[in-house]
Amino acid sequence: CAKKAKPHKDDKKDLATCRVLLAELETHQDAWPFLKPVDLKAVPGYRKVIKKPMDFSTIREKLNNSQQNNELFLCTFIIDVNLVFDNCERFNEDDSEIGRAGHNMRRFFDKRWTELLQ
Ligand SMILES: CO[C@H](O)CCc1ccc(O)cc1
Repeated sequence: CAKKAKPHKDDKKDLATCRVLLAELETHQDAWPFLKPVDLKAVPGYRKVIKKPMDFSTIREKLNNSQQNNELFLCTFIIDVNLVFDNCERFNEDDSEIGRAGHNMRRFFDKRWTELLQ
C-alpha cells in the first residue's frame, strides 16, 4: 500500500479517516466476532493455526498510539484490518456464521476505504 494508484495528497486527514472507518467497522452488525482478541485459551487450535491474531480493539490501540508523522500508520492500518479477515477465512468455513460475517465485513471495508482513502 506504499505505492498508491492515485498519490494521496492530504495525509493529514488520514488518521482521522482511519478512526472514522474503524468506528464504522466496530458498529457494523456483523462485527461481533472481531471486536476483541480471540480467547486463545477457549478456542482449541487457534493459537497454533493463526500466527498473527488481530482484532478491532487492538487496531484501535495501535491507531491511538501511532504518531501521525510515522507515515506508515496508514499502511499498518490497512494491513491489520485485512489480517482480521484473512485470519477469519483461515479458521472458519465460508459457509459458517463467522465465516460469512468475515466476508461481509471485508466487502464493507473494501468499499469504504476506497471511498474514503483513495
Ligand atoms: C474471529 O473469530 C475467530 O475466527 C474464532 C472463531 C471461533 C470461535 C469459537 C468457535 O467455537 C468456533 C469459531
